[in-house]
Amino acid sequence: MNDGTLSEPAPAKLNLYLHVTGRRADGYHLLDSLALFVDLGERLQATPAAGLSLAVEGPLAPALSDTADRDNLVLRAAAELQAALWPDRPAGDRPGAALTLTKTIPVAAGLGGGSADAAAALRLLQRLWDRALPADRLADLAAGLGADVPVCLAGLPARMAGIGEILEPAPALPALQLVLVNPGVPVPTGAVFAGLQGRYGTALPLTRPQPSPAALAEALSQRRNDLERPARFLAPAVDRALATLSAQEGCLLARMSGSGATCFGLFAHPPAATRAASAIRAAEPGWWVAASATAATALDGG
Ligand SMILES: C[C@@](CO)(OP(=O)(O)O)[C@H](O)COP(=O)(O)OP(=O)(O)OC[C@H]1O[C@@H](n2ccc(N)nc2=O)[C@H](O)[C@@H]1O
Ligand SMILES: Nc1ncnc2c1ncn2[C@@H]1O[C@H](COP(=O)(O)OP(=O)(O)O)[C@@H](O)[C@H]1O
Repeated sequence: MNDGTLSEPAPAKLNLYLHVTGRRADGYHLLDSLALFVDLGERLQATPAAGLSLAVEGPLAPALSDTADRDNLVLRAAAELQAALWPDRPAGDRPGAALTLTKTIPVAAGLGGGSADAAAALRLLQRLWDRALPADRLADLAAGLGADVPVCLAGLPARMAGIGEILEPAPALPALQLVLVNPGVPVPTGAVFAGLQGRYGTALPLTRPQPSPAALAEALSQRRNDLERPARFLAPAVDRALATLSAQEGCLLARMSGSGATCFGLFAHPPAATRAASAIRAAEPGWWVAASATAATALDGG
């Protein structure tokens, strides 16, 4: 493209486990969670323009039809970045961008779609405007946009602590074959957290490294997603998604991601994941089903 258009991926996030370890005075919950990114996600494009605008397209764009453009995390991230980069210029004098978001992952689904989009906007617009915000200010801006935005900005497997603003190196991870299933029920994050009733435990670090999918599944089986119980109460379809994944041949572990309702199955081999995805698609034509893979990672995400 020679009109100056740049493009940035916004990969979906999965929480391999999620422990709620406490609560802050402002009501936000403290987490210990292992987050990683899958090879599925959305794409954001930006072209230099006067002012900021957003077009949303793609198969899941209708899911955002009730979200006003100004409330879209892409435009919120863009406006905050623009103001932070040029604090002394009136809004109309700041460089702008025409943004296009291709929405392909379910909304309010535990996959951090909006957060991934906001993080992609921060990365993309710094490139488009050829101007970077100092790392500490960028981190604060990201955390202010949403609890999942810092990890999405890092874009690497990480252990999330605090409410997500504290990122620690992830254990070494083998390549993972996953099947993601969303039973088509949006689950609002705030309602799921509100549904927690004092099931707090102390988190222990994962045994590391985890050399194989089976060893990782074994280690993860000692862990859980504390938000599964309130999410299953709000959306019983989560139960069915978990049972359906567990029943597939070769499924090592089935678990919910984030605040749901998306669940993932961990498989040892790509053919087993592909077969499971096809079988679930055929049995549940109304569900969003995707097979996905992640690359092996070393300690410290390197
Ligand atoms: C649960 C997680 C795990 O990765 O994933 P998702 O389900 O969103 O994918 C995240 O912590 C979600 O982060 P994010 O989606 O950015 O949450 P926000 O929009 O900031 O929060 C929505 C509401 O959920 C509650 N909330 C959120 C995060 C948190 N650690 N404790 C909370 O109690 C608060 O009531 C907040 O107002
Ligand atoms: N670009 C966006 N993509 C998805 N949701 C967005 C976006 N911008 C704002 N939102 C709002 O954020 C809420 C949470 O969306 P999402 O990030 O998909 O949830 P989750 O983190 O549970 O996967 C939605 O209800 C939606 O109204």
